[in-house]
Amino acid sequence: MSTPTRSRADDRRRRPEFRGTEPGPGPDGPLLSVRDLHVHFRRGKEVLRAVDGVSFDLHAGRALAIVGESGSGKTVTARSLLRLLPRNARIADGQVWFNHAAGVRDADHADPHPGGDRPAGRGRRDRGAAGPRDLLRLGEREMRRVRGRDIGMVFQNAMEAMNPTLTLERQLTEHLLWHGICGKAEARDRAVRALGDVGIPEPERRIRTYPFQLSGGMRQRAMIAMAMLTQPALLIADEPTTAVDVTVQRQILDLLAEVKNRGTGIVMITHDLGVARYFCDDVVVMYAGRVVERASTPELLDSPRHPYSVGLLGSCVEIGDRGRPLTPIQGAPPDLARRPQGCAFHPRCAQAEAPRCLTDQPLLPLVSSGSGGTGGREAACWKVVPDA
Ligand SMILES: Nc1ncnc2c1ncn2[C@@H]1O[C@H](COP(=O)(O)OP(=O)(O)OP(=O)(O)O)[C@@H](O)[C@H]1O
Repeated sequence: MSTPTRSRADDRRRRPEFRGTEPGPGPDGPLLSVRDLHVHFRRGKEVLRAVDGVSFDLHAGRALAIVGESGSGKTVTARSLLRLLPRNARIADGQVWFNHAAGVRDADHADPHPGGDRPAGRGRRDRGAAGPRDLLRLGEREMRRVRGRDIGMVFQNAMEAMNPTLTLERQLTEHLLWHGICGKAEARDRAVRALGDVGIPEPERRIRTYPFQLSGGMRQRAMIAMAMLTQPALLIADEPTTAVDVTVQRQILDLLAEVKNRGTGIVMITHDLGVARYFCDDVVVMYAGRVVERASTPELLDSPRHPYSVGLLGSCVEIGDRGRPLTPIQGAPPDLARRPQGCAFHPRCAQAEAPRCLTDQPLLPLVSSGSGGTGGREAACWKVVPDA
């Protein structure tokens, strides 16, 4: 099928409107507001639009799941928030407002090191003083401070995130020292406490081990301990439980739930809808680099509105689904360098109707006022009729 050319002006006209809260300053605004994010990869002469106008909000103390088939742009979206992208990627447009004030809890305002064992200049007090900051426009030096200090990261495979040649003690204490959280004298004690907090037995002994000497589950815990050392306001977790067995998965989710209850906002990338149901408050469904539906978790998982969300739920197993037939979504996602005109899902959608679904990109209108933290329920489909 030939691909119609699109002008930049066309793109702008068709961009979905997002009805989230404005990223205003102060503790009541969202902790994170992603607006109209576009990320492109170069493939020879082609441009692959991996993320194509993504917007969402996250409030402190809530968890947002980003779900979708493989290649839908979940990881690229998450990594863009921290500007940790491959060299051939380019953030073409958008804003990522990080409102650290919204994530600062009372305890954070107290200096935890009154004895003075704390290097000047890089501690908590200099964080986020100016209200929301657009992370895409911070200088690289400032961004390095935000990464790992104000925003923690947990990945699918701890071996990727940890240095295999350094003991946990070296990695954890250096993390604290680099971010100026405390001085040398206190760093080891904090690191041991952090390992104990995530349920690693005998932390005094384990801290002397290398990552490869730990089991997969223990390594994931150690990575969470490292991410939480600085009490970040936001945690980005990319498939944190995919590489571990079901029992450890549950333990890790419970651990992350404690982190959330302490006020940290969590963006969780997952293709496991059971994980989203168990852990997350709100869900964003991505298809071909765009958000197609956004709602609170129970609304989305119990009564999806977008035909793609319906298909995704029908093709995944969740605990308790014994006996339910699985219905895979017909066809395959599009090549992101040759996105079909109209709704990108239309070639796979049984409800698609000419001409509109085939020619016009659907917006993301509010379909019901919903109970989610995302400002109501939205679905980008011409066939979804908004609630009266
Ligand atoms: N380094 C890269 N070079 C070119 N294209 C890339 C690169 N990394 C990702 N992409 C493309 O960007 C798109 C989105 O990828 P992404 O990894 O975000 O998908 P995902 O939804 O996280 O998938 P998965 O669940 O498999 O991790 C895919 O089409 C992928 O091919």
